[in-house]
Amino acid sequence: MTDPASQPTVLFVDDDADIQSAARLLLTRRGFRVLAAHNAAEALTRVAAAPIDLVLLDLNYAPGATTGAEGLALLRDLHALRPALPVIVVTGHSGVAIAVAAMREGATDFVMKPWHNERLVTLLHDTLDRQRREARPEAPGAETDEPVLIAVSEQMRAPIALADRVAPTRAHMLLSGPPGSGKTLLARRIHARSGDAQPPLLLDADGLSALPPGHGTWVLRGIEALTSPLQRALADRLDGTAPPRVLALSALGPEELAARLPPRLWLPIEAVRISLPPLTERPDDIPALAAHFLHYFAIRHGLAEPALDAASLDALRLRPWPQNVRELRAAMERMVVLGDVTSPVSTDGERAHDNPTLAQSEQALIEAALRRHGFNVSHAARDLGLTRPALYRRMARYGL
Ligand SMILES: Nc1ncnc2c1ncn2[C@@H]1O[C@H](COP(=O)(O)OP(=O)(O)OP(=O)(O)O)[C@@H](O)[C@H]1O
Repeated sequence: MTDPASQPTVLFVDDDADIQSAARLLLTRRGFRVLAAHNAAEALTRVAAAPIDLVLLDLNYAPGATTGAEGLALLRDLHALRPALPVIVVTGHSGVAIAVAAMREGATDFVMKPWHNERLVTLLHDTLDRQRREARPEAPGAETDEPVLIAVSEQMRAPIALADRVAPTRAHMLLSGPPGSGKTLLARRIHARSGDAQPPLLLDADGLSALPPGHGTWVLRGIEALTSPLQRALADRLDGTAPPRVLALSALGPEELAARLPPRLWLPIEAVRISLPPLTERPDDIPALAAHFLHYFAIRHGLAEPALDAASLDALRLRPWPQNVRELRAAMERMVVLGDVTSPVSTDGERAHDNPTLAQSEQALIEAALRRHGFNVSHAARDLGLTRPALYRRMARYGL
């Protein structure tokens, strides 16, 4: 039997369930651990969450897509996240031109569909062997520098594409959007793609009493809260030699912000404006973000990953999310930790379980533990740190 620790892990990215299972069948039989992703967001989540040795990426994974553009964009994102990760692209009808474009973008190799089983397995082994021989230690933090940013909707993809385009320059940027919409995360991504090896300085304008020295990248949160003397000092710095690169973040709209800052500061900072919409204006992102956070927190807390059914997803889409992605993230963590019974999802779109009582939390934990252990009371009791009689008493109290 193959030792699971030595099994290479392959992530197969394809939206076609039949091709997924054909690949899984072949590769698991040949000693690989196979993980599946059906879209770009899922692929990035998996690469961020678990050690993966190689990605097999179908360039036409988006339903109906034939240009391969989606797949090429994902290839770039995967490499930004894990520069040394080998990616073998799979092409079908889109053919050789797309495969060549992918190789130019840094793909390790390509295979054509329908693939020849033996040749595919040999290619995977050869690629992994070469990877092992050539493996150079990555720069410290290289794998974690770029945060995972999940964006499926056009409303998010357009601003991110603009941010990516300007990232390698030294241009200042204004990132606006409501609280928790992802401004800080996007600033980190911009910095990770800037080529600047120094970590960015994270500054909260609120409470800042002096400008720091240096001319690296400053992520300046809540720029509207800068005192007047600091606004002037920053304008001077931006006018001087070797200025810092400022990524200014604000929850205010551009007009409101323009009214609060002197033109000497406002004009250089708003050269590139990027605006992130509230979560309610991009409901298509909600299922992808929810899946991402459930997967992430399940791994982080060592708990089972709850599944979201269609009704729960509909309810998530209808919630008002005043704190945007930050609130969705917290809701999904609660769902993983407390079990889906206390899911914040309620059909009326209210925040029914935002503050569960202690009894509700205890009941939820007990239910989750029982479910996790297939309703084996002894195992659930051990998991909960309770004696069997103590667990039975509680089950009776909660009518379980
Ligand atoms: N598109 C996304 N994909 C994955 N995680 C996200 C995304 N957007 C936001 N998050 C997560 O949501 C949380 C809030 O995001 P972030 O701190 O970037 O928001 P912000 O707009 O800077 O908020 P604030 O203005 O309140 O400081 C963070 O944990 C971040 O990692």
